[in-house]
Amino acid sequence: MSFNLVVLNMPCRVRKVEIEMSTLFETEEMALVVICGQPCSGKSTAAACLAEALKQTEPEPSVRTIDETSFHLSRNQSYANMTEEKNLRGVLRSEVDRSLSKDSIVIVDSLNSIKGYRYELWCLARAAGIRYCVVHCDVDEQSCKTWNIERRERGEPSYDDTIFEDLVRRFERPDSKNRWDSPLFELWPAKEGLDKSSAAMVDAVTYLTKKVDSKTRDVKILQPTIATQTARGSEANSLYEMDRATQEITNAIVEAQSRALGGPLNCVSLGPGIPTIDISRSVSLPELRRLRRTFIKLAGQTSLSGPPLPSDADSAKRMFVDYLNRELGSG
Ligand SMILES: Nc1ncnc2c1ncn2[C@@H]1O[C@H](COP(=O)(O)OP(=O)(O)OP(=O)(O)O)[C@@H](O)[C@H]1O
Repeated sequence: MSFNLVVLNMPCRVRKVEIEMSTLFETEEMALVVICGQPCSGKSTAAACLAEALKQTEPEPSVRTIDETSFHLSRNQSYANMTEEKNLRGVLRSEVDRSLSKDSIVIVDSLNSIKGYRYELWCLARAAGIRYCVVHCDVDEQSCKTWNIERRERGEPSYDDTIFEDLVRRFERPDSKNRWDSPLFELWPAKEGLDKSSAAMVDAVTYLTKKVDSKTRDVKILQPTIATQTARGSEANSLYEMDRATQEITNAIVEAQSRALGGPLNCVSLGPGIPTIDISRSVSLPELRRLRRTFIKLAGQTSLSGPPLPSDADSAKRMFVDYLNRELGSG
């Protein structure tokens, strides 16, 4: 999908632009569906149910489910500690990012329990200019616990009790008031079972497959921002800006840490217009350097199929601080 087509200005090319844009609005069937819920709350069952219901629509869309098992990752290993969990989220996010460039409905079947992570997935959908929704399996803790134990008793993979409890405690419920949790389709597998003819499931399928009216565009398709539409001619400049900006932030953190005598940096300002840094522990310079490298690499990879690199220093700084807060913060 090309959004930089708008830069063409010769009359004979303008028509091509119109045709491609109208195709985009009328036949768009790409979507990102984020399934979320407590551990063992019926998410995979819901994802399978949704995929099956979607495949029964005309014309049959291509549906792809991305989950932990696609990467042969076991639950207990993936959620053993914060580092493993962050790795898992990174792997799933990269796979989603790669998959969104294809013509299909992508379902992410994972806990997706962190608000900030759902926001990142929403950003990927927005950069791709596709529709997006969240499906929440709303199940009470006791039922999840019982299902997990039953699964274990049947000899199927299940969560260890401590990991289960920890995941339950840290779950951040979706809220349809947030852009990244909207539209929100609520399923209640414990109360109502999981059925593709349930009202919420039918609503989700309708939303995902409804043809878009090119004039009224009555189904919400996320629009890439001006930044994501910018032609990517200045990639080298952006990389330079990114390198410089992240170096400045790294230096500012080292300095702030030395002022804080190695203590945590809670809500420390790194400059006007930059989010405050909120790091719960002391971070060594090698670790900061490693995070900086990873951030630049991730941003570069994302820019190949998603949003372009930020072109100004302040945007790069904001993105890097957000990234550090997510990687090093307490949440
Ligand atoms: N509506 C339901 N009624 C009874 N049991 C259910 C229901 N939905 C799911 N289960 C049981 O819960 C277990 C977990 O289901 P499922 O794999 O769909 O959950 P999940 O949220 O994807 O789990 P995980 O967090 O491990 O990915 C299964 O053993 C299944 O039998």
